Amino acid sequence: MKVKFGSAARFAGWLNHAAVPELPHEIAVGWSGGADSTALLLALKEAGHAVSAWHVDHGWRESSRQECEMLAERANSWGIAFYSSRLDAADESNREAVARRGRFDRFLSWSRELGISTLCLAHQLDDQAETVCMRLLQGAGAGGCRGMRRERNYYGLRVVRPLLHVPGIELRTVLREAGVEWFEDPSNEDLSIWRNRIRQRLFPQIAESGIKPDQLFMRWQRQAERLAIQLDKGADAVLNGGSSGMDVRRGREVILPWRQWSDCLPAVRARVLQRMMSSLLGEGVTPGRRHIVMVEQWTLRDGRGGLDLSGCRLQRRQGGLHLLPATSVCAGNLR
Ligand SMILES: Nc1ncnc2c1ncn2[C@@H]1O[C@H](COP(=O)(O)OP(=O)(O)OP(=O)(O)O)[C@@H](O)[C@H]1O
Repeated sequence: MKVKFGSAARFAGWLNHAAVPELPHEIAVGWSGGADSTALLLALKEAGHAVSAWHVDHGWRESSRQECEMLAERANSWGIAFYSSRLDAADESNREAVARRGRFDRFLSWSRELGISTLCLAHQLDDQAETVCMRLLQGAGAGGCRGMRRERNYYGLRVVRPLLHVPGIELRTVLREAGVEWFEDPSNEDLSIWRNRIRQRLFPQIAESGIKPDQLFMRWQRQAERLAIQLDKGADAVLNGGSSGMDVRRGREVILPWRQWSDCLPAVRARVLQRMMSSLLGEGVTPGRRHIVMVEQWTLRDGRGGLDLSGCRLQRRQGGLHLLPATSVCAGNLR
């Protein structure tokens, strides 16, 4: 299939946005075959990158093997290296999460085999607005309402989302103009999936009252981002307070002057707790909301008695707040 690159300027233009991080020459795209990742693949190709398309066939549809063969042909006709792998279909419960983990395992293996360190995913603005809306409804704070990050590190693999500022409709319009086809995933219509209900039910209802849902939630996202940056700065000031900052005795305990802890705003304190936990238990370990509330109440009681959280324990002694590992340390989110 030939691509009519009449709209090439718009393909590559998406990547010229100020928010898109610097990308290396050699790069991979997670290519589901859907509109968004097809548009991203072609945008990176058009911008002159040496692109590999990585496709994971989850075996969810009868036609998936055939679709995979078609994707291989398409990639070949565009001069794009194609790698695919089929995963065993997971059972229905928690299917999405299991599939995502399996997919990322494959991505990591390809990254190591091929020596490609950066992978791009095609989440776009509508996905981001839906994510922020879902996080708000789940009661997330500033951190959660920042939505998906442009960039993150997955066990050494740099994962970038260059299209977070582009509305999905624009991606599809440019693909149509360029004569490019894509596969429509029928599960996007499945209303038992919460995200689909948000997109197909809630957003149109919000729009009926004259409010554009994507603009609304992206405004929340920007506000949350600004707030999260301020809270991080506040936590930095508390934790790096010169000689009276956080004292990390790795694996044994983390200590902070009580005064510094009790004087800060509750929202900053939650950040401080998160950083202390990460220092003690490892990157990515974060307190759940339930624990944050418990810690706040304990602080208001002047830290009387110790406080057990999953995986660690808080104590107030000798003018300091001490965070110690509990006997059984559990990794991941402590909810
Ligand atoms: N089976 C897959 N193989 C490779 N990459 C994938 C696969 N599924 C999703 N991805 C990547 O993860 C991103 C987010 O996945 P998600 O399922 O939310 O996207 P999507 O709405 O299906 O996007 P697209 O229109 O590109 O299919 C995709 O845009 C794509 O970059």
